[in-house]
Amino acid sequence: MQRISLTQFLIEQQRAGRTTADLRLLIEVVARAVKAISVNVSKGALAGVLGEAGSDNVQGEAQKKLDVIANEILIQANEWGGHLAGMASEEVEDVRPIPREFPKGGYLLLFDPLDGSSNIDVNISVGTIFSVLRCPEGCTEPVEADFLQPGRDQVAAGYALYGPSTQLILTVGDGVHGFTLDREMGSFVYTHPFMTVPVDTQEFAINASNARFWEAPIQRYVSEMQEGKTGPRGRDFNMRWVASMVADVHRILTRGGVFMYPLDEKCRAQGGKLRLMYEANPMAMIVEQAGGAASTGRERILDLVPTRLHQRVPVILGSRNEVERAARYHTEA
Ligand SMILES: O=P(O)(O)OC[C@H]1O[C@](O)(COP(=O)(O)O)[C@@H](O)[C@@H]1O
Ligand SMILES: [Mg+2]
Ligand SMILES: [Mg+2]
Repeated sequence: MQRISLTQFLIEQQRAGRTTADLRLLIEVVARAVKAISVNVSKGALAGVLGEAGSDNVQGEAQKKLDVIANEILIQANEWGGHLAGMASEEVEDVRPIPREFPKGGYLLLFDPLDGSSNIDVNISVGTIFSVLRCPEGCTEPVEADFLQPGRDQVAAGYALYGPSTQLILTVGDGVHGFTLDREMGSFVYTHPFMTVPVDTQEFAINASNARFWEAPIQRYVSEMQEGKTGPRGRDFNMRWVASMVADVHRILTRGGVFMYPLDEKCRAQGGKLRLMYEANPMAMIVEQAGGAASTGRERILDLVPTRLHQRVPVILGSRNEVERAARYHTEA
């Protein structure tokens, strides 16, 4: 069987006019950084990377050592590459323009360096999520406003899943493609062409410990699924919750499902739990490109016009018919 590498895949995309040379090289740099993060994640206690870093991030959350390590790896790998004007990270308060001494490019890179931090110390899958935007005209020293573009303007989005195998999932706006890291060869191999999310599903993902804080439409939607065969849906549903968005979304890309972190009374004041620019937008682009849907319950995620870099939003994404049903319950309420 002929093995196609990520590099070959990206060259093909460039030849077909779906990426620029700069975007191709940018993605290759991200993939190299992801390999380095994967090495650190997989060494775990042997490399002393588990546990707390002893600091808080901009979100006021305690940082794990791996949050800090993954953030540093992504920043260092990308800042001298010449393809970017600036970066923004979930772990860093302000945007980070490319330093003067390095060449600059026309893209902006945003990332959640380590997603699912609460799973690091218990050896459960974690990930990295990234999003690429064009730097607006004339933006050489980007400021926050340059990053505040709706998700529909992303030119690429992807995530890495550090699970039993390390996978890189990518879209440049022409479907969703999956690559598996061959650890011996050190390269990503094209293993999952055109991943799709089935329109219907029998599986949902939500942190049910928040049930008492949910709004009425989500209470209705989830309890109808829990009622199973004898309820209004007339069939049984299964439930899964990894608490690493990357792992939960990857399951949905693989076999369908609906993932929800809705607005609730606990997170209402901050607008939601998940971050728009680093989590919701890239995952929404991937899921839509795979034939699924992504909504806040009230509107399409990719149409939201961001107001803040670290903005949080409610997220309902996955199999299209289920996301539409959950959104309809919001409208009816
Ligand atoms: O612990 P909870 O409330 O179930 O939240 C889990 C969610 O929080 C997140 O861990 C947030 O990601 P970070 O680890 O990047 O902060 C998501 O990956 C996940 O879906
Ligand atoms: Mg995250
Ligand atoms: Mg994170």
